[in-house]
Amino acid sequence: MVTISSLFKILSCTDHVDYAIIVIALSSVVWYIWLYAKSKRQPHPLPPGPWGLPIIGNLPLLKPELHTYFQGLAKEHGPIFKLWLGSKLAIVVSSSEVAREILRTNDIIFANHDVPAVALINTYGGIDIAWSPYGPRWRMLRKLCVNRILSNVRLDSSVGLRRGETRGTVRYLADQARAGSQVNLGEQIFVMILNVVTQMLWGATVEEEEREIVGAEFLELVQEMNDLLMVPNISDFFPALNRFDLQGLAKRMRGLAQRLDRLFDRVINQRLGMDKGSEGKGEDFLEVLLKIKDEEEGQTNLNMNDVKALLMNMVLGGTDSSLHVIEFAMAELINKPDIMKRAQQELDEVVGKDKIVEESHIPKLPYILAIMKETLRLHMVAPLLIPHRPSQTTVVGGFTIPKDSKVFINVWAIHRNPNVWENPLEFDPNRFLDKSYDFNGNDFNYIPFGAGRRICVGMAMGERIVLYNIATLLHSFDWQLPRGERMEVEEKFGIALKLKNPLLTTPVLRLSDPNLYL
Ligand code: HEM
Repeated sequence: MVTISSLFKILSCTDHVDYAIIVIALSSVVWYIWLYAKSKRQPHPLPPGPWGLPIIGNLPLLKPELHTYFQGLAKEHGPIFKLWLGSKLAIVVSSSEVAREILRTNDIIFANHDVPAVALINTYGGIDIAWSPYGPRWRMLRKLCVNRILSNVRLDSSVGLRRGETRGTVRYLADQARAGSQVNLGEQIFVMILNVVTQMLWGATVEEEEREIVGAEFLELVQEMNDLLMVPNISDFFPALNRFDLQGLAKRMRGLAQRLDRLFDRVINQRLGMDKGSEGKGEDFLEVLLKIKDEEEGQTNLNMNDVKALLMNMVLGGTDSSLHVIEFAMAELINKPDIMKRAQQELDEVVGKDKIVEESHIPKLPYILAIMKETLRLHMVAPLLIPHRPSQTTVVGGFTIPKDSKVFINVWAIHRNPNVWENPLEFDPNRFLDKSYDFNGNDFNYIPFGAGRRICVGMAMGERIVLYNIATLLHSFDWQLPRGERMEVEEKFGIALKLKNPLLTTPVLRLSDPNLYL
């Protein structure tokens, strides 16, 4: 919880803090009265919400698990309510109807993301897709990604890069199975997905021996950056104080960003120094991006920082999201052996126990797809999406949403609405066999990849990675907990929603031929 004392401790690093606090307190009281009077004059008031304190607003009461905290507040204040996070107004939306008004009816107005202060530092000033403001440049970057990098044709051509990494993990797990050893499945999935994603990014560039070193360094940097992004930052609550960097977060992020930049340079220089192509390994994303940069400099105006910022999006977007979906799915299935059996039955019928799963099998596996959809319903990866930011003051649900407020859409709560989902807390893939929900953001009761202009750009890649890896893990092994044990599938809020407890389990080989594990 963000405590009042910790906030004042931060403020007290300056001299004359007592006077400053009195001045700020008085001005904020005047400001509140002014806001209140102004909102009364407007035909559409601000949304309701809990009372906050002067200056810090509702900050002291925030709980770390924001999605459940917001769900609780929605029961009291309705499907659209407000909170003051310091001087920043936050609007929280918890119904599919209001989400629709924002992401469909007023899509263009809400098409900006609200950028945290430190996120600008590790993305070369926010020039990537996720943080670029809506406009021609953002459109160009999205088009480039959708048509040239994450298109189905491109994803088809990198099947080999993905397959090799997944097979490597199967080999390791098979060794553990033969030894009867327990594994931390979450850790294995993490390494597997990170390798799969970095393979696609620069797998045909970085030599085998160096890949492990680059991977380890990369992993450390990405984790530290994610941790830093989760620290409540006074610069976000009081943008006017941003330049003082009172908690030193910007400084720490700059250090990490410089290290990451050097790592990118190392990989890019290796690619530029290669006189031949990728020698049959398939084109990696880096190669494609550098080609686009050189061939179409006039049209796209991409420079080297743009290339690095896009790589950054792919790594952060590609790893964290996919790996948590796979981990939650496996945790749910290990707790529900009947569902696991049914999935394995489908795999045995379509693939057979004498072959290994290929990506080409995926369209013939509707039950595995239903497992992915149900996992994304119950354990939404980005429970509040990436907060949006309206470019002009707008009326939504009868309330005024001021320009530049921070809009959280609590999709996690929408996905558990008992008026739409029968037994919403139950993990039941069957509900997706009966109803044809897709990922495209057309039905606002189910929007795991978001909706509207800012819908996830990596949806096709995420779908492939998740389905192929869940199918492989279920087809190659039986998974169980020690007799009589059950694990609670609990969530931990973060950049992405994570499984709270480690998933410790012992794999058991299930294919007919030991050579299928080589
Ligand atoms: C199962 C996997 C994934 C899930 C559940 C997921 C989910 C999401 C969600 C909910 C958003 C926010 C939408 C919004 O703010 O309205 C998003 C945005 C984004 N995702 Fe994903 N994602 C996944 C995989 C990926 C992959 C594989 C990549 C990249 C290769 C990626 C890159 C991005 C980017 C760049 C954005 C920002 C888009 C923009 O601002 O225009 N994601 N994703």
